[in-house]
Amino acid sequence: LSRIGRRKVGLPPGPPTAPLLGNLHIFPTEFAHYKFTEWAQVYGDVYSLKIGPGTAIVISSAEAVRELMDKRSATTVDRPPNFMADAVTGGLNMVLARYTEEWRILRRTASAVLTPNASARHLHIQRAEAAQLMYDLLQAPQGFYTHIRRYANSVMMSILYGKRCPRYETREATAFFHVQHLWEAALEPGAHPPVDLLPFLRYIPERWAPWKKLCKEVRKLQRELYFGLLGECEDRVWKGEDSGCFMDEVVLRQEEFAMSREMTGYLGGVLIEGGSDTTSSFLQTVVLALTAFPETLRKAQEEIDRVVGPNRLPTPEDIDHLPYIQAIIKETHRFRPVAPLAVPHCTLAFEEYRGFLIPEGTTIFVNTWGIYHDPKAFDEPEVFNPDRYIASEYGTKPAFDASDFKHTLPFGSGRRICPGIHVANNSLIVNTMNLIWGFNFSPPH
Ligand code: HEM
Repeated sequence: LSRIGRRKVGLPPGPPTAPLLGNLHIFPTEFAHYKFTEWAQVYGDVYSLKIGPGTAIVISSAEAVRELMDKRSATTVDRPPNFMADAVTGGLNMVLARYTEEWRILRRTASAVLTPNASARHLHIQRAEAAQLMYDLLQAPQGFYTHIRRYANSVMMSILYGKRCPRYETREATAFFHVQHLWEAALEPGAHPPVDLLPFLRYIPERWAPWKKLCKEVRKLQRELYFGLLGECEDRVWKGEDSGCFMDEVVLRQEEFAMSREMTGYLGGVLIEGGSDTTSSFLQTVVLALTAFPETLRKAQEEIDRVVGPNRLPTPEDIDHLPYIQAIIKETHRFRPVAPLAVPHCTLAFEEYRGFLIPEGTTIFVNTWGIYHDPKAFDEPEVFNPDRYIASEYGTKPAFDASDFKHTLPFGSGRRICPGIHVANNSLIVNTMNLIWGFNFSPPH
């Protein structure tokens, strides 16, 4: 018992441990990226945390991401066990799924229909929804948070199911945001007893385990929505009236992809989840950053007025001629990454790195926030300054060796990198250009 929680010799260094708990008692329950970044300054860019008997590694440099997540992606492809995800989706939520045959099939199917070419075919949907976003903002600027969320949800619903959400209050959008809120509450680290660390907690009867009731409720609501939408696609496909949307294509090619009906339903669901609040969070940050740093808005407007002018909307091709707006997109990813700790990976086998031992089953956190807010790499990391990306490819200081950096870092790493990256980038480009072209932003009076 006295060995539980103790850091074994050979592990990367980390904060002092307590018997049984390891670092559990000091593990942050919210905004963990701040604490992880503070610890990186003390223990280095690769350090370990003991979470009871388990081990986690936190990576806070681009070099370690390349070495461990990209080059050794076959070992770091797994996700840590997640009781809540299993209880809610039967292990079929692609984002949280372990490295199973089901995950491989889900991933292959998603990748086949989310290639850069396939994503380009959805651009007309994104441009149309972006036009409504501008209209909504013009009509009711104070509702910008919900307008942007509607945009992102409607794009995903249209791409996946051929069904728009013209209002935030549209039935499917309301149902989605309601269940998503409960789903996030179920997954919130620290909000429930640590079922994954102390497996005996799984056997507590439901009446004393409110988290089990919550999982049941989320499962019911998700299934109603995801399988209801899938049923509509199946009806269309079976009548020979498929609309060309993503899920119609998956239903048509279900056998070729080796997808069961269960997997198909959850694939649609995870893509709405993966594509909605990520895209909207980014665009909300763009608006907030341009409001807080008016000089950047002025410079961006000057550029877009020069290149596009007032008589037409920007088109996706314009972005190649708008280096400052490209820099705003990169700087937004750096300044407030949508997923500051990405999604944790887990190792499938023992690894050795820089002389440290990394046991099988170790959770790996990629501290994207820490990498992008490292004062050794970035001048004044807390300032929103797109010009840093004009001065150098990765926005880093002149003397800093940025050869391990890559622009896809905000989308994760290795074999788990975000499969929606091309769809996402198109949304970010179209809307960032439109918002800067059409609006001034200032704090509320
Ligand atoms: C600004 C927009 C987005 C950002 C910043 C983002 C970021 C991420 C990150 C950090 C991960 C975890 C990668 C890892 O584990 O290393 C991820 C995974 C994922 N994302 Fe995205 N994402 C965005 C948009 C989207 C969109 C539009 C879709 C769907 C079309 C999507 C679907 C997914 C899925 C399914 C996964 C799980 C992949 C897996 O575990 O195999 N994301 N994303």
